[in-house]
Amino acid sequence: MTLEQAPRERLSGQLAEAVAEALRSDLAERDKVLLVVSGGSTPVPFLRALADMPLPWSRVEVTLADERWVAESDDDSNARLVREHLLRGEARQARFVPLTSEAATPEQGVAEVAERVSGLAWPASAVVLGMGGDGHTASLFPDSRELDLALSTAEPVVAVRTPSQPQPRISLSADRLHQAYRHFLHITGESKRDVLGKALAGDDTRALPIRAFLASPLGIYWAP
Ligand SMILES: O=C(O)[C@H](O)[C@@H](O)[C@H](O)[C@H](O)COP(=O)(O)O
Repeated sequence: MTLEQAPRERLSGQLAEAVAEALRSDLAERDKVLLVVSGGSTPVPFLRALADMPLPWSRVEVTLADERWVAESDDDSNARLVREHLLRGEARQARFVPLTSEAATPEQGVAEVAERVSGLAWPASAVVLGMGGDGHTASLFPDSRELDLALSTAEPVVAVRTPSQPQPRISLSADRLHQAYRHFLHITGESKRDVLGKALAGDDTRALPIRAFLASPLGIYWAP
């Protein structure tokens, strides 16, 4: 586990450099590489900095760690976030694979999304995780009734219903999120630093699902 700390904009640039280097390193050995990014608000400066990195973007596949089951036109769509902030300039050549389908619910769409996700260039070169104040990551929420399934299944994606979240979601499972050569955690603010500290001090993954990713190498990027 390594910890990088800097002002938010500089930290985002450092994380973008580290992820770009991971992709370049694997591209020297593989025809295609996969990057898994998270949604929410924290990743925006990171995604914008990564988009400016010189890479053979046509050989890069991008998907999400999780998604709200909404149309891409919805302000809450993570796919919209990726398209607006990462798929710009040369990075538009990347192959982006969203996690929603035309189905009305994630339960109806999960099989199609699972097949789509399974065809990507696993193991991912990098998975960039975020974390909520409740210790969730991706859509592995403490109050989700699918949490045990998401933490134990070998399936690549899980439909998630969570009382604390307004929309149904779909999430990569913990097993699939572990199928990566490198993991990064991008968080900001004192409160999330304190939640991470609490997560590091205990082992109940159901209480703080980020714990599912603290036992293996993790590059933590934190800004005040
Ligand atoms: O769809 C999502 O919301 C994300 O994938 C989620 O896991 C996110 O990383 C955390 O909720 C932190 O979100 P913020 O960066 O907005 O605090």
